[in-house]
Amino acid sequence: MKVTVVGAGAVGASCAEYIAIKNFASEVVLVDIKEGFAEGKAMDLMQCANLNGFDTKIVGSTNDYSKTAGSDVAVITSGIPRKPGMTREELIGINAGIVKEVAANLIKHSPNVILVVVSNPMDTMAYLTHKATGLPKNRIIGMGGALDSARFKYRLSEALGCPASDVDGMVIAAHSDTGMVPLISKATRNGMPVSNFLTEERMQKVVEDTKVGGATLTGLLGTSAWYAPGAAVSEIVRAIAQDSKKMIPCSVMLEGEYGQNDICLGVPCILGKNGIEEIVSIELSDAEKANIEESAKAVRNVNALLADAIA
Ligand SMILES: NC(=O)c1ccc[n+]([C@@H]2O[C@H](COP(=O)([O-])OP(=O)(O)OC[C@H]3O[C@@H](n4cnc5c(N)ncnc54)[C@H](O)[C@@H]3O)[C@@H](O)[C@H]2O)c1
Ligand SMILES: O=C(O)C[C@H](O)C(=O)O
Repeated sequence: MKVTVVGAGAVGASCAEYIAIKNFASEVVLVDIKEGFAEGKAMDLMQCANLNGFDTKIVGSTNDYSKTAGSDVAVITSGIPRKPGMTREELIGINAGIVKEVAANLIKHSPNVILVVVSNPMDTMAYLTHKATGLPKNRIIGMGGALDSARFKYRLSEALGCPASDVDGMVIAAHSDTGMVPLISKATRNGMPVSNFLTEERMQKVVEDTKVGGATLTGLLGTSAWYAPGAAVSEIVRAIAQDSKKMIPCSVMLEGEYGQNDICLGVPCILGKNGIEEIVSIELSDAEKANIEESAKAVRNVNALLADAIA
C-alpha cells in the first residue's frame, strides 16, 4: 500500500512515523509546501528504519504531487494548528483554502485515492472535501472520533485506576470542545459498565475532561497535540490497508443516518479496503440524541461559513 501524508508538520510526521513503525505500508510520501522540509523529515524518519525495524520506504516532496501518484490512501494534515485560547473553528479561514487545493492535487495524481481529513475544523473540512471533490462518501474519512475515543479511554483508565487496555468506549458527533458526545453509558471495563465502579459525578468529570482533551493539550504545549493524533490516523490507515473491518468512529457524510443529512459528523464506521464500508447504527438515549442534534447544529453553523470555498 502507498500512503501520502500532506503536511510534514507535527501531526503529519507523527502519522508517517506510526504508519512506518506498524510496518503495513510499502511507501509513505510526505508532502509539504515548505522547501526541503518534507525531504528532511523523511530522511530523519528513514534513519529510524534499522533502529525501529521497519521496511516502509518514506520519501519527502516539496509540493511535487507527481511523487504521490498511485496512492491508495492520502492523509491531509496541511494547515495551521490552534494556539492556546483558540477554538478549532477559528482556523477555517486559512485551512479551507489549503484543504481544497490539496485534495484537488491528490485526486489529480491518484484518482482512486481514499482521503483521510485531519486539518481543523475537521468535520467542516471533511464536508468541504465532499463538496469540492464530489468523491463518493466511502472515500472521505474525517479523523476525530478515533482520537477522542482514545482520550476517553485514557480518562476512564485514570478514573478507574486501571490500564487503558482494560477499558472500552467511544466518542461520537463533532470533533469540537463542546460538540463531542462521549458515550459514557456504553463504556465498559472488561465488559462491565463503568457505572459499576464510578460515581455519576466522576463519570461526568471523565466526559468533560474528554471533551476538552485537545484544548487541554494546546494549553500545555502552546500548539495542538501530535502523538495521539498521529497514532489515531495510523489506526484508520491500517484498518484500510489490512481490510480489517474494524469499527472506528469517523466523520462521514450522513444521508439520514442518526437523523442527519448533508453534514459530516462522527459516527461508528466499519473500515476496510473500500474506506467507510458501513455506518453502524447504535441505540442511543434521548439525552444522547439531543446532544448529537446540538452538536450537528453547531457544525452546520460552521459549514455555512464555507460559502465562498464551495462556490
Ligand atoms: N482532526 C484531529 O483530530 C486533529 C488532531 C491534531 C491536529 N489537527 C489539525 O491538523 C493540522 C496540522 O496540525 P500540526 O500540528 O501538524 O501543524 P504544523 O504547523 O506542525 O504542520 C502543518 C504543516 O502543513 C504545511 N502546509 C501548510 N500549507 C500547506 C499546503 N498548501 N500544502 C502542503 N503543506 C502545507 C505547513 O508547512 C506545516 O509544515 C491543524 O489544522 C490541526 O488543527 C487535527
Ligand atoms: O485540539 C486541537 O486543536 C487539535 C486536535 O483537534 C486535537 O484534538 O488534538
